Amino acid sequence: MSADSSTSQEIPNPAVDGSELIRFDKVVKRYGSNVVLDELDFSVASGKHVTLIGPSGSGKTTILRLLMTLVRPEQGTIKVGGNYLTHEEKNGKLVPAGEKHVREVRKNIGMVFQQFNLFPNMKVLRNITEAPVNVLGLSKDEAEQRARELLDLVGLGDRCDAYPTQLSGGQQQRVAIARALAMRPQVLLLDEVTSALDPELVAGVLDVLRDIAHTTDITMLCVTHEMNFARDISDQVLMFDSGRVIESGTPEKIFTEPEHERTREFLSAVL
Ligand SMILES: Nc1ncnc2c1ncn2[C@@H]1O[C@H](COP(=O)(O)OP(=O)(O)OP(=O)(O)O)[C@@H](O)[C@H]1O
Repeated sequence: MSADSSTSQEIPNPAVDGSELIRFDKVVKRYGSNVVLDELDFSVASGKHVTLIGPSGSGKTTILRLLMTLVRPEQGTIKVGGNYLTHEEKNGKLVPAGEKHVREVRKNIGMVFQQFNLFPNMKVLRNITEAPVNVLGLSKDEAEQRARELLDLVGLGDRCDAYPTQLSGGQQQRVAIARALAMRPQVLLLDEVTSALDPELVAGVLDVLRDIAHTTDITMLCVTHEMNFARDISDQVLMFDSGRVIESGTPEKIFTEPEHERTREFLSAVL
């Protein structure tokens, strides 16, 4: 660990104990000798929309991948909804979490990826109903009703019977958003969800997400290079650099009065 690892803990973070949905405690993630996250502490309060910004390679996506348990940390703990994701308690001791425990905690988390990741051989409706039926045990009728409501929400109520390849990238990403929401997760993770889209399709996807952010109480943790979108939807923006939160605050504060030199440099390069 670097000698000044305590600095990340001094960053004020509005998430308060009791209402926090996500908590990282001293999380270390390394790839070989590359220390991507260095004793990272951060939390996200229930119902808030938090955006991670920062230079390429600073570890933003790694945080989302840890939450999806696509990768595991070398040290530290992660909690979601008060339950350990990384560990489970057995006989009063914390031990590394087993698959069954991880699956249970992860039900609370939905993710939308850069590359949509829809099932190409399934029609749109089935893409959305598959997990609610198989994982949550919903009946086919219940799952289809939920899927149709969500397709209406993302403006694709008339495309239930299309295959993903018959849709534009923007439409596919809106299906992916509906699919994530169909699991009724407590938190929605958004990983640069517009970066694979043609420019003219970006606005439609961001409008849907703005709508969801403003009309639902879902917690959102978002990695984006779309600074206007971050400004619009975020309650809190976290500026990342080298796996640390170096500055956090409201979008107004971060975008108009950044305190940290690295934040100013980053924003002047991207705005
Ligand atoms: N599977 C992997 N194997 C090895 N190194 C990896 C792997 N995934 C990520 N990394 C490294 O971890 C670091 C952080 O990557 P991450 O994708 O989290 O950054 P990021 O801030 O999201 O960047 P970007 O904005 O470019 O997406 C980078 O140095 C990256 O090369």
